[in-house]
Amino acid sequence: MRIQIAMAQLDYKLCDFDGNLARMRAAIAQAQGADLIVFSELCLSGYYPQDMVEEPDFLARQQQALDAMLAESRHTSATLVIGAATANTGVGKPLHNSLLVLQQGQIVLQYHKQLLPTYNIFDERRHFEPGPNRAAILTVAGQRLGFVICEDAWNQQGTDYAIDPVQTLAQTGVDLIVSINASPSNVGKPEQRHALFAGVAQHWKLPLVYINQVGGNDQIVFDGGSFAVHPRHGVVHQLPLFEEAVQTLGFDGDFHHDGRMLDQAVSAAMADSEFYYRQIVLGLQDYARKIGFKQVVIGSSGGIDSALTLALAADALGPDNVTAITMPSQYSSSGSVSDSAQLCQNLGVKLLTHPIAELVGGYRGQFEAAFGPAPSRLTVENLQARIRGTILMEYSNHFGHLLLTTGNKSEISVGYCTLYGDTNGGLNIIGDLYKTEVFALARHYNTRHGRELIPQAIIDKEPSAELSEGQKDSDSLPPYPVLDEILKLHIEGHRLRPEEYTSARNFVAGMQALGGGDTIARVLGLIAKSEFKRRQAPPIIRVRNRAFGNGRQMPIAAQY
Ligand SMILES: Nc1ncnc2c1ncn2[C@@H]1O[C@H](COP(=O)(O)OP(=O)(O)OC[C@H]2O[C@@H]([n+]3cccc(C(=O)O)c3)[C@H](O)[C@@H]2O)[C@@H](O)[C@H]1O
Ligand SMILES: Nc1ncnc2c1ncn2[C@@H]1O[C@H](COP(=O)(O)OP(=O)(O)OP(=O)(O)O)[C@@H](O)[C@H]1O
Ligand SMILES: NC(=O)CC[C@H](N)C(=O)O
Repeated sequence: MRIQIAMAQLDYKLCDFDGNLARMRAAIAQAQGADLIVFSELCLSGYYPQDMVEEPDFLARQQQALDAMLAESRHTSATLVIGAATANTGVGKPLHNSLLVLQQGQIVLQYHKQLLPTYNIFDERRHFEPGPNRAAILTVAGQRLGFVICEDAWNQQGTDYAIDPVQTLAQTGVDLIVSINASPSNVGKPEQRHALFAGVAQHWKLPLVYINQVGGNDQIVFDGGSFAVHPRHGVVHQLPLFEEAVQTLGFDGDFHHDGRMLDQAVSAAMADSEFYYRQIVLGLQDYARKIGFKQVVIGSSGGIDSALTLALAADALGPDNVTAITMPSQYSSSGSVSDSAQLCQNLGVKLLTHPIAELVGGYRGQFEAAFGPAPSRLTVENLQARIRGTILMEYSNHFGHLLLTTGNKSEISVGYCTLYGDTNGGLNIIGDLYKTEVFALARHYNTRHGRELIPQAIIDKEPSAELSEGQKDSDSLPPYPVLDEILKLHIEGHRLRPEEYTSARNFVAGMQALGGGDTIARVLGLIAKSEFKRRQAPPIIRVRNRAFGNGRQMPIAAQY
């Protein structure tokens, strides 16, 4: 017998129970004829509500939404599968992360997630108690369905959980596994999921449907990409990446879609730069929409970081909703203003001018009058960045624009940025891209648009903060290709110590290219010394597996 399964891949706002409910209702209407409609993990509240689950009215508010879904289930012949937090009546943490199956106004099955991720950006053990190791099974339209929640099926890849919920289902005997998920996106993640789940399906000889959510919640973006995996053919169908979608698949031992049997593996692949582009655009759109910002403001230096930030913001929010401000000083190159002007004209973004030379002069004079000596070169460098930061916040206050800060991952790693200066802002959309990736994405942006929207002069110019005469980033930092290689290895790969690096055989050639042990030691020192800046920096849209923010929790006052 064939079951029709609707996969509802939706964009939830955290704790917006009414809004989330409205989206789910619309999906139910769209999934006419389905026997089973599957939503994602914690769909009523969105993932991850963090300590909002501890608010006294959280469960009561969620219950209203659940009651509304139960009422909804009376008006459809479909069985609904949803994710919700439920109270733990036993010992341990106060809640479970649960999957509920609704039929005709009743909860006919309740299952609690067994494997709670507590690593990288996940902290589920903070709030949830794991459920018992039991098989949650229900027969719908003649198919015996077994249910799991996200991490429950991630047991196979180097994790050492003592239990395997998929094994429990397989041993009990099911026709199909239904997995509800909140699987955050980073570059390489869709491929990782495909490989992992193709392996799970093959190992247990069981097909599986995987329903993810989509959209941005603060730093985290969900890419969707829900899929069906067949034990012999691998992943045979995938919903779009970075979009809401509701699609119905038939299943009778094989998967069917639009009258076709799905027996060919599909690829999750999207080129890295395009993946970054889509993730950042969606992340900014959702951040702005969910908070209520329509417009953003960005300081435009004529450099690559602000150019890319402007370009991505123009695509995400529309050029009319983006304001650029150029703030030339005595050290600004002529290109700083003319390249900004060309960029903004290409993008259709408004460019305002606010020179800072007079303000800098005023501050210098007042500094001397108040404190005696003239301010040092570094003090004046930072002063310029702070004056610019103040002007941008002034604009934000007055016109209600969200200020986007423009630091990339390379400079944030080593603290090459001024606190309360160019770090000012509400959100950073390129802060998880290394400088070399910023260049690559800028080039991709132009290719994608079929035009040189980001002027080549900006892409070609040597990076400079232009805070003193002739200043170049390379005066203070190793060349970016070298720096980025060291950073990638240290922050998101194997933790390098200089001596280890020297002795690792594979790295001997690379070691020379990276400037030797002294350079590495210096970079590692800079990373450690600038933790205090990252702690105060605006949230960064995460695009890589290991991002700054709660995915990398480091102390400040430590002996590194
Ligand atoms: N552990 C700690 N905990 C708390 N606070 C700590 C601290 N260590 C220093 N501090 C404080 O931080 C201050 C130093 O930090 P900060 O004022 O930011 O300044 P700082 O890191 O000294 O200098 C900023 C550097 O970034 C460069 N820059 C600036 C702007 C843009 C760019 C670019 O290319 O994008 C580059 C600039 O040329 C300069 O070399 C100290 O005066 C001290 O008050
Ligand atoms: N002359 C300027 N006018 C407007 N904003 C500026 C100016 N100089 C710096 N900024 C702001 O401060 C940020 C840091 O700029 P800076 O030039 O110091 O470093 P950067 O990391 O090389 O950035 P970019 O590549 O955008 O120049 C810029 O991205 C921009 O938002
Ligand atoms: N919500 C979850 O359990 C997510 C964890 C899972 N390993 C993922 O990243 O997809």
